[in-house]
Amino acid sequence: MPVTRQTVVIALRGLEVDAVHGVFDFERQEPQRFVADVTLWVQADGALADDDIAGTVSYAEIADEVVSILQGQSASLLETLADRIARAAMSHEGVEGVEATVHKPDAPMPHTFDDVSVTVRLGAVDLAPLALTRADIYDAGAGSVLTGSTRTGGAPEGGKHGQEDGRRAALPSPVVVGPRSVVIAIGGNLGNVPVTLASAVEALDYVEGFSVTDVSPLLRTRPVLGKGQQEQPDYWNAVVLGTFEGDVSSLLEQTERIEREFGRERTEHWGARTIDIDIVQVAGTTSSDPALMLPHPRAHERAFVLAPWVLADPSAVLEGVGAVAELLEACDDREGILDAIDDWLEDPEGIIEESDEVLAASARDKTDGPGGPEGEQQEPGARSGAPKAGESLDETVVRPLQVPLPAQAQAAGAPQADGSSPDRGPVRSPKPATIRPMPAPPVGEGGDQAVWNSLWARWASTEVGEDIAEAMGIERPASAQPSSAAAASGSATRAGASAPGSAPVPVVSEPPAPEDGVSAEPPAPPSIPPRLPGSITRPTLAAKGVGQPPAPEAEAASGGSGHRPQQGQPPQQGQGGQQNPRKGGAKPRRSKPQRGFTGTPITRPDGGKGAPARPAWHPISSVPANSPSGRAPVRTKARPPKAQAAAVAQQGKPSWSSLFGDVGAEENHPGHETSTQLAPVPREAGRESGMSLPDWQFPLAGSEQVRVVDDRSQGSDPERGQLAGEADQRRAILEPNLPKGTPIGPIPADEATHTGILRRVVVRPTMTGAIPIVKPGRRP
Ligand SMILES: Nc1ncnc2c1ncn2[C@@H]1O[C@H](COP(=O)(O)OP(=O)(O)OP(=O)(O)O)[C@@H](O)[C@H]1O
Ligand SMILES: Nc1nc2c(c(=O)[nH]1)N=C(CO)CN2
Repeated sequence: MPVTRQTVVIALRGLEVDAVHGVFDFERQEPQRFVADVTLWVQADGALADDDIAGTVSYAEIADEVVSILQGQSASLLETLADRIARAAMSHEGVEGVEATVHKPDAPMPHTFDDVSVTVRLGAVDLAPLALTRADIYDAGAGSVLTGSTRTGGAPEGGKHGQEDGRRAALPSPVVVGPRSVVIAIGGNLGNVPVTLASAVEALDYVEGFSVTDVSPLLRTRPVLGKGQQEQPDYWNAVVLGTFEGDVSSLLEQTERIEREFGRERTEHWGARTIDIDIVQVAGTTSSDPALMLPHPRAHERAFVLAPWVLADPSAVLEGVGAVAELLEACDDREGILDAIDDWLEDPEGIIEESDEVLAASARDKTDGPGGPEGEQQEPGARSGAPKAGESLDETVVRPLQVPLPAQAQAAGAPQADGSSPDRGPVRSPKPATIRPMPAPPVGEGGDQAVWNSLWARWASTEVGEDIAEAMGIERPASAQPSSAAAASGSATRAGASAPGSAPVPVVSEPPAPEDGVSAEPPAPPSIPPRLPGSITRPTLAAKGVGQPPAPEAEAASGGSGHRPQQGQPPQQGQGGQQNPRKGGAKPRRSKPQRGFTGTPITRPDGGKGAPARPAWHPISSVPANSPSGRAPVRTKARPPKAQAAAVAQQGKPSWSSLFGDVGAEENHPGHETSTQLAPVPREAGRESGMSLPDWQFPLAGSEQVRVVDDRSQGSDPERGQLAGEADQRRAILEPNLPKGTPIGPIPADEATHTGILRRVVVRPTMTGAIPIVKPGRRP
């Protein structure tokens, strides 16, 4: 289990000395009471095992020094005293951060007061003791050891959520930057994390100054825990790439606000969380401010950050450190990658369940198979099923994912396209020996290797993979070349990528010097209570097979049979020709072949180029109006041929219409293809459902279209889940049927979120995304 850092927090409190400091002459004559509190953050990696004072800092020595400073040269200011103490403490070996507070409880003031104190912080103070309760400090837990005493601190700022800000460092200094690339890592392991993260991506795109440009696949990862830390559920991790312009500290404020909105609580260092958002890198910008360290100080050693990052950007470079692909190879937690989902943003709801099933099926396959693939034996003590919460890397028996590899299927004996069973086991490694810089599968057997194999195969069979290969200077296996079965599609975003070592730092402009004090006014945090991710649902049409045309790729992959699995109707064995755990063991969440790692080759009907096989993130502004999820990958979805479209229509493809107007008769008639080119309509026209909608002051003079999703159609709430069939569900979306008493009219500012979510009604822009209310400061 990787323990990357061990920090000792030493807290010395209430050290009292009578001394002569102050601005008044009489204070220099008459001693008065001064009380010092000192907290030290001491790096003690590996040193504690010896039970030797040499491995840490003696608080007795610190106490002596504090006393002699306070009894020494007179100072006018408490600041000077605190600074002297902090500097003295910092000079001890291993001390990385100090917080020194000097109290003057009897200060000469003609008022009744309890105390006056001044605090100076130096170095890496990554906890904020002033704001900590005793429990906070002790709970800082794994990797941290607290000695000495402490006192109960004041209320943490932003105290609405109890301790959630308790560990928050001081506010970062303002650092205003011009437009530049930003990498943000997101993850979590409590609740339905894929749903939370999908909403968080959306919320991030609404952050002032920040625009999402791409989102990585979602990886299921084993928790990286500190020593002695209690078990936790698996994490889900992804990386968001974007551009940012403005005050970086306000970006942090906003990411922390989003964390709070999605129920993040900070009670334990590296504790389980609904969501964690780390700013990994702001191109061309470094910061040693403990409140905002840039690049993120631990990103370089975390596969759960680097792996999704390299998948989103194969030529990524962690500035000042190195190529992400290379760093990834050295990560201890690399073998903790359990599963990966490519187009997760489209339908995050069922991902956990499906992943559980996939992993369980994989484990079963391994156990049931004739000695396992290639005679592989079950590991002693191997367990089947989804990973247990908190399994540590070294304890966990690897669960192979027998994911057929499209490009290497034949060579490796994976199931054949005709549905026949493989006579050999799963592909060991699709990588030829010449592939070095590619994040190589871990040596040995196991699920992680299979995951990496499938990742590689997934990418290698696409033009994106070509770009990866090119970017990494690797020779691709002949079997991985895009073929008719794995047709290529181009990715503008990846074109021109260079080798990792020489990849240009994506600085958009020269890093301006930080301008202290120059900060954009941060948008006020929303005053609505945080909502748990569970309450933020969206209709999962895709999950119900609604509106998902049998993409031509699927047709091709399934031999053109035209059969499309529906929810609750497992695909027939051999369909698609592959024994894929995702297909055989797990309920198919959807039939789209671009779902990651299904082993289905990515094809485009025209075999043409120009669209990446992997759905890329598209800002809402580019989402077609008829996208069920509101964020269909515009470039990746080929329109179904006409014949299929008709079949699709019969299955009840939803047709989106603007509730603000008649956007074209065909829009409102199921059975007709919807157009993505909706005409702008006046707001008052065509409210077919006859109901009023919340007035968000959409500037409908433009081409904005809005659809309203009533998410009561989801979930177990008695009010919800009433809608039996697809048509009903479709109607629920078109006619939100707002419950009696739903406030109608302008949304009070304090009820508006910045994520476009109001109570249970989700309003999504489908054409331009320029809904001013969700973007503070951007109202036209
Ligand atoms: N680059 C950064 N991104 C996000 N937070 C940062 C960064 N640098 C410093 N911080 C500070 O770290 C503090 C603690 O963050 P948090 O509680 O999310 O840590 P964590 O996620 O549990 O641990 P880790 O930082 O190891 O991922 C935040 O309050 C923030 O001020
Ligand atoms: N797998 C995984 N492990 C973790 C993660 C994480 O995001 N993923 N985050 C942590 C603290 O930030 C601690 N451990």
